[in-house]
Amino acid sequence: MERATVIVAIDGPSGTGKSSTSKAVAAQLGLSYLDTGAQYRAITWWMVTNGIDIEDPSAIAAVAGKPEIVSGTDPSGPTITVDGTDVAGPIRTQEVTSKVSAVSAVPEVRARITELQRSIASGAERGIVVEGRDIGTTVLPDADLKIFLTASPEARAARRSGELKGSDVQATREALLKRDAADSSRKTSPLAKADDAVEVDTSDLTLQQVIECVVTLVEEKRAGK
Ligand SMILES: Nc1ncnc2c1ncn2[C@@H]1O[C@H](COP(=O)(O)OP(=O)(O)OP(=O)(O)O)[C@@H](O)[C@H]1O
Ligand SMILES: Nc1ccn([C@@H]2O[C@H](COP(=O)(O)O)[C@@H](O)[C@H]2O)c(=O)n1
Repeated sequence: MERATVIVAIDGPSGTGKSSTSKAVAAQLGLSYLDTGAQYRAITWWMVTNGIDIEDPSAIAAVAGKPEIVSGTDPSGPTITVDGTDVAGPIRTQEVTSKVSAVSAVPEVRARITELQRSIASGAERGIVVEGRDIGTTVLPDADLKIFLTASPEARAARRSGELKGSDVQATREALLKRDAADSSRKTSPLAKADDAVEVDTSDLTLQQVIECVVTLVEEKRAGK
């Protein structure tokens, strides 16, 4: 018998296709979708906007509870607001991207955002696809299905450079690897593959192939296979 709700955790380094895959899988299967990177970017945007010293973890920790972050989970139009302001654009700036790893490493920030993520996941009536870095290991360790997406640095840099028109592929590659290193080496809840996650190397797969692979894995899980 098919299960009523399904919780899917998709983790992996930057540019492996987590957001594109998760959104499409959720839309196809009628599930909610949560971009947890957007939440860390949103709190980073708030810190920058309010003049908090990003180099000072205790200053970040002291105000981690202040901003109210709200995530809309419709995969056809995910939203993110901070204290009622739409920050979907501002959280994608180079400044936020370069600072987000420092902010997301602060334990008080992670505790706050993890609580929010769990509450959103538990309220998703038909189930949810949650993507990030520590979803399978920490946020939702009992997820029905855990996927860990990987891809070579070259494939990831080429994808990102395609998005950021005119950007240098080598510089993009270095920036991706720097962020991965920071996210993998932090003490609290680092980027890691859960022991029971299915690893999918997307380097030589089209986005459509990755989506089909994940949809099949979810359907098998739902069917109790
Ligand atoms: N299998 C694929 N083949 C080719 N391009 C892809 C593939 N998967 C994703 N892409 C493209 O790569 C870019 C990065 O994908 P996406 O934003 O989904 O990655 P991500 O893992 O969520 O990255 P980040 O963690 O940095 O947010 C997008 O332009 C997307 O369209
Ligand atoms: N579960 C997560 C998700 C993200 N982060 C941090 O946010 C940064 C931005 O993530 P994107 O997916 O939007 O690129 C990422 O580099 C991490 O620092 C996290 O810590 N945990």
